[in-house]
Parts: sequence; structure tokens; C-alpha cells
Amino acid sequence: MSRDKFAQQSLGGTLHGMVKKSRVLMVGAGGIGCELLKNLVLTGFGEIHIVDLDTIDLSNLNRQFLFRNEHIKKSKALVAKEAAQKFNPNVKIEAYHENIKDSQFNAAWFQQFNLVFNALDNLDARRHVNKMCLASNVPLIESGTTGFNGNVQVIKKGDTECYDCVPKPTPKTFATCTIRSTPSQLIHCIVWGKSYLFAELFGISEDDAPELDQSLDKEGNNADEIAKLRQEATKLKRVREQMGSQNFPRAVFEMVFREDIERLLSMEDMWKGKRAPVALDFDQLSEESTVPAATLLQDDQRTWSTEENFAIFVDSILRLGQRLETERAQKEVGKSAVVLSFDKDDADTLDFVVASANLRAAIFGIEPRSKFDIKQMAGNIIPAIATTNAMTAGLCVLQAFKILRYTDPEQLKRHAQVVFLTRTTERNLAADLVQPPNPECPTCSVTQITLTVDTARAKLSDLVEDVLKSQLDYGEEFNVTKDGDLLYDADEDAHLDKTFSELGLITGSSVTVIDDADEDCKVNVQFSIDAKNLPSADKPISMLRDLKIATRPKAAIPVAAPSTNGHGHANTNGTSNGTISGVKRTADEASLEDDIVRKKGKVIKEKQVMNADDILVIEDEKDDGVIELD
Ligand SMILES: Nc1ncnc2c1ncn2[C@@H]1O[C@H](COP(=O)(O)OP(=O)(O)OP(=O)(O)O)[C@@H](O)[C@H]1O
Ligand SMILES: [Zn+2]
Repeated sequence: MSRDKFAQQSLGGTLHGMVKKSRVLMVGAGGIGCELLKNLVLTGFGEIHIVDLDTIDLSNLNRQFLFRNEHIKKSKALVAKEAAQKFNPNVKIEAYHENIKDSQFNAAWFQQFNLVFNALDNLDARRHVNKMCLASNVPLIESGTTGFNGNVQVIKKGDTECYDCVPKPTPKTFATCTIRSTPSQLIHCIVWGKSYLFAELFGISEDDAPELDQSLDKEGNNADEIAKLRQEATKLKRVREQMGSQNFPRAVFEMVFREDIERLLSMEDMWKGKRAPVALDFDQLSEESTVPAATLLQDDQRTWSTEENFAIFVDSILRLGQRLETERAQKEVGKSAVVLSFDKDDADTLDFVVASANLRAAIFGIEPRSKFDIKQMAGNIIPAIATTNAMTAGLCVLQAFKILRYTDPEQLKRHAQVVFLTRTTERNLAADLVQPPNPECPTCSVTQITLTVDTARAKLSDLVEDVLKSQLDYGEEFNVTKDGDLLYDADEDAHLDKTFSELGLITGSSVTVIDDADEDCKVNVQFSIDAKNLPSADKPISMLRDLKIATRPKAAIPVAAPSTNGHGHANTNGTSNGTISGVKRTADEASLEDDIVRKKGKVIKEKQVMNADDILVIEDEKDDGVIELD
């Protein structure tokens, strides 16, 4: 029996043929990605390309079923390919152990796909793929999970919302003063250890830490305190110079667990009605700490005592110091400065943050926690649930069928869905039809055009005169910017003679053109650059197709009100692109589950009736047994 007999029976000949012929891209081979790849391969998608930048970690094995113990430290993309290939040798799989943001994955490269699946874990990469899919006009299926919640969203340029149409809330931040002066919860101490102490000693400075909000409080009266905190940070930078010496742990300890605390204590007003902090004593803890750090580290589910945390602090700070010194000694001349960054899976960095956070907690009378617990908190970990990933990956494939089947945009809009998986509402599975693009969206309301440019030869004047004015009909009033910097407008012609290379315009970069005409003003356009050597007889800039830029609507179209039916797009930890708002939906509002139940009944009664608009149809044709899920 042929391998795809069942897939063909389930999908019907037509859809199965489309699936077989399609070439798809899957970005991310982690929790959702492994499940999705297995589904794609078993469904018989003809050609699958996988991109993942990471290697396999022990902590992935409980849910990323394509990976085994012997694969630890190997490329996720390559191992996933090898494992999945065995399920179906007829499928062609290509794997890339790369970052999807690399310039080789340009719009022209994206254009080879019928469909792209996002199986990522961070906003930045999701946004990037969203942009590339818009630029290359390839449909995208976006997905994410957080614990028991999952979501899948169909994105098609011009027809549906894109990933950026609904703004995502920024991750939670803490006021600097809470973190640096008045912690009241363990999470404040953990953020202090991770984003302040660790960053100041081994990495980039606090100013760059996204979790710390340095703005003044409402009355603007914490300015003095912030200035003092800056001085402390400068002093700490000086302590950094002792790194590598045996005295380094003591120098850091004395500064942050004694001197800074004594300074805080001297501000008596701060502690009125509050428990005042108690500084720690290096010599006393040193005497009391008798168990070696290596032994304690074996016991990471138990909450360590203060002297045990002291032992881990000393041990981990020495380890990190030596590591940084070694990496610096090996640094190639001219390469950027070596820094360490916190990673919950990097034992040295985690041990340091756990011990520092617990020592600070002891100072402020806050309950300490085990390394195991702090790892979850420091890594913003909501446990990943294998079944949520599996269900979400299944839903991705069901939506993919719709994209393949409904090539007519009007039909697709009637069928493509945003699906939510949740435990917080009265149903586990809920769906909305896709929403139209938000006309105010900073990403998709901008027309995307790819320019093929011989960047050594093409000058900005070629873009302005030949492409914009001659080919695209721009008048005199428009401006050209790169990442917000002005390159050209009617009063700024200083860069016209510079080549694209000289202006730093290479593959992957883009320029935005905003028309300032009073009449028939064109929509904003983003030109993505695809650098290529073009024959010298040809023009140095060419566009993929003949284009006409649309004009802006006269009056601004009001932004669609946020949906109230759980169509949330929260993102707190970068694991998911959406969580459920918890708003209950009535049976009439929610389409999916009800329709399935209702139509199942209908199928039994009206077995031979096939209606293209139905959500679920089960047809039993003699020559081509079909179960169509829609
Ligand atoms: N820019 C990127 N380019 C390519 N792959 C990426 C990029 N950003 C993230 N990824 C990949 O997306 C996948 C997301 O998978 P998942 O959410 O399961 O995360 P994980 O890192 O495997 O697990 P966890 O974060 O829970 O330890 C990861 O394998 C990650 O390497
Ligand atoms: Zn958009």
C-alpha cells in the first residue's frame, strides 16, 4: 500500500495533490516545530525547508520528540531533518542551522515558498518573518504556545491582519528604585542579580537592561536616588578591574552586600514603617560556610541557607571571572569586546544569579528559594506543555490546507481563522475569522517592494531619479529615509552621488519613501534591498515587477476596535505571540467547536450533501474517500 494512501483518503485527491506539490518553510525547530515537522512530513508536503539557529539542549528532550540524548549540542534543524526524513522518504527536506534574520534569507529566497510556518519563541524573529512574508507576498501561519494556551493565526498580505497589526504589550518592567533600593519580593532580587549585578560585572551595563525602568516616579522625586545609584554603578565598574584575582569575590561582596546596604540604611526616612535591611559580613559567612559549592550544587531543589548561598556566590563569581578572562585573552584583535550574558541554561550564570538573589533576599528579609525555582523565575519560564505544542502544530496544518485550497482571497477570508487553545474559557478551542489589515499598522500598511541593486554601482540618484521619479511617478515632494535617518528630500541632496554600498544599503536593509505631495499622495513604501552584481550594460537598479504605487485614501480610516472575544495578542515572555484574554464567548460567537458538533449531526443526516461554505464536511465518495476538515 502506498505511503500516502491514508493522507490522500483523508484530504481528497485535489487537496492532497496541492499538498504534495507545495514547498513550505518552517522557521524554528523547537517545541512546536518538532511536532509541526512530523505533521508536515506525514501529511506529505512535498518539500520542507527548516531554519533554526540553535543546538539541542538537555531541557528540550521532554517535549521535542525528534531529539534524543545523543543529539545534545547538535543542530536542531539538521537533527530534525534526519529524524523526520525517516517518517517519509518521499518528502524533500532542506535544513539550515542559521538565523532566519541572515541576509541570505532575503525576499527573493522567501518567494520560492507557497507557505511559511513560524514556530518561534521570540517577538523579534516573529516580526522579521512577518515582514519578509509581506515583502515576498507569501502567506504565513503564525503560532505560539504558553503553558496550556496556544494560538494559530493565518496571515496573508493585503487580506488579513499581519503580526504587527495588533500592537503587542511590552514585557513587564520594574522601577529601578524597587530593584536597586527597596525590593519587596524575590523577583526583585532576581532581576537585581540578573539585570544589574551580573550585567555590570560581566556583561553590558544596566542602562541597556530592558527590565529596568529608569523613568522618574510620578512626582519626579526619585531623581536624587537615581543619581546615587548611578554613582554606585560606577564604583562597581571599578571593582570589575579586580576580576581574575582571588580577592574579586570579597571586593564585590563588600560593595554590594555591605557598603551599599549601609548607605541605604543611612537614609532613615526610607525605612519608616518598613523592615530595614541588614548588611552581611563576609568573614562571618566565610567561617560558617563549610560545605563545598560542588556538593551543594548537586542539591538544587532544596533552598540553600545564607552561608550555602555565600559558598555558591564565591564559587560562581570565580568561575565567571576566569571564564571572562580566558575569553578576553583569546579574543581576536579588532573583534568587539567580550561580554557574558545571562542564560538560564548556562550553569555559571544561573548559579551566580541564584546566590546573589538569595543573599540579597536575606538582607531584605525576603524568603529565599531553590535554584530550581529561581531558574523558572529568572528565565521567565512558563512550563512548555508537549500536548499544547502538539495541538497547536495540528491546527497549523489545518489552516495550511485552507491557504492551499482557497486561492481566491474572498474565499480565504471566509475560511481562514485565528484559533485559540485555552483552559481559561468555557471551551478549549475557539476561533475567529481572520480580521482585515489594520490601516494604521506600522508594518503592513506600508507597501513593500524589493529592489535588486548592484550596490557598488547604483547611486542614491538612480533611486531618486530613475526609479522613483521616472518609473514610479513621484513628484518633487518626497523623502527617503534609512532606519529613520534622512537620506534625501527636496532640500537634502548631499547623498545623491553616494553609492548604495557607501550608504550602508546592503542585502536585508531597506529604505522608506514617504510621499509629501498635496494631491494624490502615494502610500508609504518600504524598498528592501537585494544586492546583486548586474551586467554593466543594465541599469544598476531593477524592480521585480512593473509597479504602480497606490494613492493614500483621503480621510484616515479609523482603526478597528480591539476585538473583545479573546482575540488578545499578549506577549509576556516571548514564548507565545498570543494569550487568551479570558473573556467568555457565547456559543454563537465562537464558531469552531459548535460548528463541528452541529455539522457532525448534519453530516450523518445529509451524508451526500457537500456545501463549500460548511466548516466540516465528511463525504464518502466511492472512488476518492474524503474527510474534509475545514
Ligand atoms: N532568529 C531565529 N532564527 C532561527 N531560529 C530561531 C530564531 N529565534 C528562535 N529560533 C528557534 O525557535 C525555536 C523555538 O522553540 P521553543 O519555543 O521550543 O524554544 P526552545 O529554545 O527550544 O525551548 P526553551 O526556550 O523552552 O528552552 C528554538 O529552537 C529557537 O532556536
Ligand atoms: Zn499589519
